[in-house]
Amino acid sequence: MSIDSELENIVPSKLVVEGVSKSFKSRSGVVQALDNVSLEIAEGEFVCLVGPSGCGKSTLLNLIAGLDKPDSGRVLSDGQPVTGTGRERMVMFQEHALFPWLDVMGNLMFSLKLKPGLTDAERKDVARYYLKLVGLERFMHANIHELSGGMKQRVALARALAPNPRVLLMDEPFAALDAMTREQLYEDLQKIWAARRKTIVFVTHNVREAACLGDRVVLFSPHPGRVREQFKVTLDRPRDISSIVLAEKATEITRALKAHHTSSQAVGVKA
Ligand SMILES: Nc1ncnc2c1ncn2[C@@H]1O[C@H](COP(=O)(O)OP(=O)(O)OP(=O)(O)O)[C@@H](O)[C@H]1O
Repeated sequence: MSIDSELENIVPSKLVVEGVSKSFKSRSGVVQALDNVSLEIAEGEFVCLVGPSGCGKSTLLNLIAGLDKPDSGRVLSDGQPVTGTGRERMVMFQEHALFPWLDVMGNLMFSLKLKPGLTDAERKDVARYYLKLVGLERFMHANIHELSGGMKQRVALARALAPNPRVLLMDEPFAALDAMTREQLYEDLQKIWAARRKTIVFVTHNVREAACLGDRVVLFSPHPGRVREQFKVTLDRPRDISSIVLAEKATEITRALKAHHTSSQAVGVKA
């Protein structure tokens, strides 16, 4: 391959985080949530952000979502600086944040308001498609309070997917669910990701969850929040959270996490 064609072959990253720093003022002083963090995420990549509490994972997700602005550095989406929220980057949180006064269908229809140019009938078809994708077509007229925690998160997932964003930002979406429900959702999310080919940034404390879902696991360390190490996960998909190979990968990442934790504590003692 000639150098010219090799250069033309470069696919620009979907998301670029460039030297981003972010601090917060609190009663106990200034917290450096992120310190000069850089990260590139390819189109269609599934990236998991892992690290101990307070290392800035959610802060970074919020900056990518456009819910907050960095103090310095910038976030680019398709080469354009992120200056606010947009329907091409949808967020899903640990708490479902569904509207309790609307039924399941109503919640999806609300999110489809972000998609102009569709008739009401077309919106209903799109909503039905996504409810089917998350296995809840039968519950389209159910009230939110009638649903289990897992079902609510499925509706939240369908609602985030409905405007057909190219990027899905997920902040510990399954953390509050029981283990069985979570495992089913790992399977389902992998299927949905394969079918809809989104770029996904997924925040979690759970290393095994990260190894199960991610193409790449990015390890953060706290105070200040920095990227410490990155792991490619090349295991075949769909992945089974209980498999031995997955446990081995998770152990490798956990070892690195503990090593960084111990060394940062040691630094703290010296200082
Ligand atoms: N709005 C805010 N005001 C003050 N401090 C904040 C704010 N948001 C985050 N922080 C602080 O910034 C640091 C990073 O927080 P962040 O929530 O991003 O971490 P995290 O890695 O997502 O933590 P967790 O895993 O516990 O959710 C923490 O020390 C937190 O207390």
